[in-house]
Amino acid sequence: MQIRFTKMQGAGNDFVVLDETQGRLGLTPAHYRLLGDRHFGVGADQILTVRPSPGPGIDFEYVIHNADGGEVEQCGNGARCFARYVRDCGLTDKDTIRVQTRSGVIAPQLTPDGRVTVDMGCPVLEPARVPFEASGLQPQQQGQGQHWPLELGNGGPTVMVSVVSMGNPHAVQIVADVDAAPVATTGPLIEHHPRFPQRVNAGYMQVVARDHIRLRVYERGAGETLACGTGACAAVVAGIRLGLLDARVDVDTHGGRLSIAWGGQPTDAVLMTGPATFVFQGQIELPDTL
Ligand SMILES: N[C@@H](CCC[C@H](N)C(=O)O)C(=O)O
Repeated sequence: MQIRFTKMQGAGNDFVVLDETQGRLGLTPAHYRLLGDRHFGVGADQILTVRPSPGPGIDFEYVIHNADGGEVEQCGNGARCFARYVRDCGLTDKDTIRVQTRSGVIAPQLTPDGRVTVDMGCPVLEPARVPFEASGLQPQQQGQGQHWPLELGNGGPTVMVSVVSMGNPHAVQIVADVDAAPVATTGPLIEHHPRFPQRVNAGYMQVVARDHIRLRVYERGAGETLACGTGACAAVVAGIRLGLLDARVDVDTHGGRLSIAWGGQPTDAVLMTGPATFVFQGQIELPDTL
């Protein structure tokens, strides 16, 4: 089958965007893996699918697959690209849209400077709901926040992580120098750690100032990406809870800057602002069954 796609990126986190507003393409996890493959497919960290409104008060459904083919609950950089896509392709004329994801409704808004601000909803802080299996562990309390000791096994180090869900699970650790952080070696161990039953995205945050962090994320199902929007939200939430950050923080990633704002209460929504850019469009021949 021939399918049309659009390639987009947000702070270097790159996406294949598919339009299913006129009908389902009938893709399997293996198709999504092939689309995400940088050698045999188009290449992307995630594949985003636009579907029609699933119900009243909602403009679209937003479906997210990681490059490994697995469907996930949330993708922040993707949400900005999704909003730019539906607006610039003429699927809506609204500046603020309401989008159903697997983990709830989010509200991206196109801003006059060309960036997109997304109301990402409230963070989930209870370990069991991240989900993180904390039984038998003693957390280190700092401010309102907690660092949990995570043994990486096989003689590996024990790292201290804060756990936060932004609809998808994150484990954030503080490092002195993000460029020197052992992301490639410890990232996969944290992603697959048995205390995270749904696996986890592993964030490495360097606090530069109370309004500025540097961040790398080893993403569940995709490996290290140039930026992770939900990872930036989770890191800022963790940093504010630990008393290290103010309510507005610039997050520098290897792919660009994101700005995150959070009021500090569990009932406050996290706002994320950043770029969303078209790269190219094309079509690809996929095997009918895969
Ligand atoms: N790149 C994303 C997150 C995509 C999903 C993540 N890998 C997961 O499995 O939860 C973002 O910008 O938030």
